[in-house]
Amino acid sequence: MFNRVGVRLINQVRNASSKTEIGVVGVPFEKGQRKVGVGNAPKVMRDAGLINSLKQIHDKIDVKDYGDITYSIDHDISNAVPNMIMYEHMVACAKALSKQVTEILNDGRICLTIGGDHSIAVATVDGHIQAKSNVALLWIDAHADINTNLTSTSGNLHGMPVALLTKELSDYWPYLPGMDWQKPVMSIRNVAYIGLRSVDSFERLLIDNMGITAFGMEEVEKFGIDQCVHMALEKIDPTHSKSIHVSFDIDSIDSLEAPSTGTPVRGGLTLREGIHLMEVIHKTGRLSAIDLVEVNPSIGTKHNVDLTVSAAIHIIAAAFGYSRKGLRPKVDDLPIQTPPSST
Ligand SMILES: NC(=[NH2+])NCCC[C@H](N)C(=O)O
Ligand SMILES: [Mn+2]
Ligand SMILES: [Mn+2]
Repeated sequence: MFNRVGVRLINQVRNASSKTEIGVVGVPFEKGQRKVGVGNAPKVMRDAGLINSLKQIHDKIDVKDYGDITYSIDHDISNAVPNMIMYEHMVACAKALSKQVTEILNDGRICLTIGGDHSIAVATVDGHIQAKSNVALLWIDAHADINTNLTSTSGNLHGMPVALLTKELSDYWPYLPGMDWQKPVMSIRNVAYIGLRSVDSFERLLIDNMGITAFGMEEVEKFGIDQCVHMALEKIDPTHSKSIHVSFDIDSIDSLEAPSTGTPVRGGLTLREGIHLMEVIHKTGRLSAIDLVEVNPSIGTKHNVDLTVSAAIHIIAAAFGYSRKGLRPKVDDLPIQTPPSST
């Protein structure tokens, strides 16, 4: 039923892509900021076909959905730390999420975390470090999220995760009850920002004084997204040996293309730039974890939500090898019969 050309074609298809195992976890958490809705993003993203879009990328993708994070809070620590709203919720959710991320990575899978607001990245990065120790972090965001409870003007925890994670900032915090499990062991040298355009005054001071790697929209404009991603990776992973974590805040994308988010800022990355960035990271072969956060399906019209969710799915698919060049057929899709594997 198949000729020599057919056999060659089948073998090409079989060898086209390498095995990729993905573990998905949903985090319906929205207490790191004050707007309702962002906690529904895992459901909305799954309903929009996220898991299937991943499976469609190529034959050798295996997706396991670990479901959503649940947690129960310790009321004793509410209001324990000044200017950290709903602190006890973040603490409890983060503890459960960190464990889940470690488990997914130890299962040999790339961890895809669907938020929730950006405070959940404290847990995903912590869980990643538990499993792989040598981690480089790309923070794709309009915001720097490096406030402490003393510098934040909002008290919103989604503006604080980078400060909670990094050892250079650990002295700036008071004692954080319930967070003893989380060790701020990541060096700020292993963190790079892309997409910044709404940075608070103390955040700017820190970025400048500590020499934190940051490619804001000015740099994206000046060098182009391709150069920015390569320069960022060179800075945080010069030996090309680290386990890469991408924490992707959907508000990094321009609010015209991703409007349904809690703190939108005009003048951001285009969807094309977001996709390209992820394509570059995919090609490193060292991507271990992605967070996709801050999609809020309660903000804007249905059209706004559809735009935002589909932008998020495009970005995620690019990270797992979806190519705009077009994908080769899967073995099952070939118009010729598959030969027995012995031939
Ligand atoms: N993950 C986000 N969208 N963060 C927005 C943070 C906004 C502001 N810098 C704050 O600390 O409140
Ligand atoms: Mn943001
Ligand atoms: Mn953010």
